[in-house]
Amino acid sequence: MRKPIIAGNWKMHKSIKEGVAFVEAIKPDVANTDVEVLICAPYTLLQNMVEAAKGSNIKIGAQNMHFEDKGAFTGEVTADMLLEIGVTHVIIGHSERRQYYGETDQTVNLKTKKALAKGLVPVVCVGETLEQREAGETKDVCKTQIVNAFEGIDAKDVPTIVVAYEPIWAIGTGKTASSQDANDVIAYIREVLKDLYTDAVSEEVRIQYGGSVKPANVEEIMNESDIDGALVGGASLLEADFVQLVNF
Ligand SMILES: O=C[C@H](O)COP(=O)(O)O
Repeated sequence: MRKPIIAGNWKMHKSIKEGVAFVEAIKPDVANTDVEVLICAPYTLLQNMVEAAKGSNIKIGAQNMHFEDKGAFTGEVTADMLLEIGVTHVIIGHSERRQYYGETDQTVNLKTKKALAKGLVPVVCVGETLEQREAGETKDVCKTQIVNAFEGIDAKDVPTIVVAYEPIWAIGTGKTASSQDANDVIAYIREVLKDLYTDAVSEEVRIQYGGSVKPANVEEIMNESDIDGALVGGASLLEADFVQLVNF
């Protein structure tokens, strides 16, 4: 049985004060959920949010990391640096990183391997553009991204990885893939993982949907057979909405 995971991706939003207040405010309201609760915040907030979340079921994640252990990489952060402050998860290969910061399938693979080696849970993002969807390439694009992301990753480590399927055209646009469409692509991603590994391994991997998830549509999305959670941008910034998402 896969434990659902509802994750907020705050992107470039909130101050330390706001992040800590958010965690303090939602703590009691998410305490009894059966889902894993994760907030991926900007680097500057992480340490304070980890402190604020202590003793609760809220986990704190980063939105990126480098694949090297150290070096002349101005502006970058290592897995060890995240672990040192108590971060447990890291988003890897978000479409905004791929689009604006030169993230490639290869760097996604290197980062995923490094996160696993260090004991961080990678949340690996895949998804197609509108152009690719309209050209009927959604499954091919996702397959290529998954095959490349998992290249050289041992079967024993695969169930640790969380995959997030985010159709790029649905991010921040108010457009969501229909829950059936999203489930169809996610079931296909699971098939790809089955071909790469085994049925048993692929059945253990949690695959989230992301793209304009909000309280009004989360239940329908989560009721689909293969969708194991949501990676939420905009709606995760509001305490009341995030609490509703977690308690869908
Ligand atoms: O990582 C989260 C996604 O990019 C979705 O963002 P959104 O919920 O604002 O559409």
